[in-house]
Amino acid sequence: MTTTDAQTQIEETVKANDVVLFMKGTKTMPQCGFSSRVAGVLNYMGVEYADVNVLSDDGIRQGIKDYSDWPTIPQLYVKGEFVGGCDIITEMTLSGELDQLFEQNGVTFDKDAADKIRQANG
Ligand SMILES: N[C@@H](CCC(=O)N[C@@H](CS)C(=O)NCC(=O)O)C(=O)O
Ligand code: FES
Repeated sequence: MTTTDAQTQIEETVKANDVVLFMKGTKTMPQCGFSSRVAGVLNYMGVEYADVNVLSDDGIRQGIKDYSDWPTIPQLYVKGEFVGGCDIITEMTLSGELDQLFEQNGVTFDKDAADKIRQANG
């Protein structure tokens, strides 16, 4: 895929889906611990999201880094905006900021599950 095609495809994907996780592997079969961690949080919280496996396309793997100006995978997007990678999403989950972000953007999730993550990691 050309650089331009990759940027176009990324933009279309993050505009068409409220929540998108660019990751290594898939939401049901992650292939890296960092991706697994973020997918695990979203899965546990019952968030509906699109997963994009960067391992199946080198153009997207590089393109997503250019798109966000962020050097690593995973990358979470909400309503077209880059939110963060594994460290940031973990912090935001524990602080409650991720709940707030989802609430502000009308993204449905299981609040009890989010509270359980915090209780287990408090
Ligand atoms: N500290 C990072 C961890 C993620 C990370 O280091 N990812 C590496 C290894 S999976 C990466 O994407 N390297 C570039 C690549 O593999 O294309 C985070 O918070 O997301
Ligand atoms: S694939 Fe090795 S750390 Fe992610």
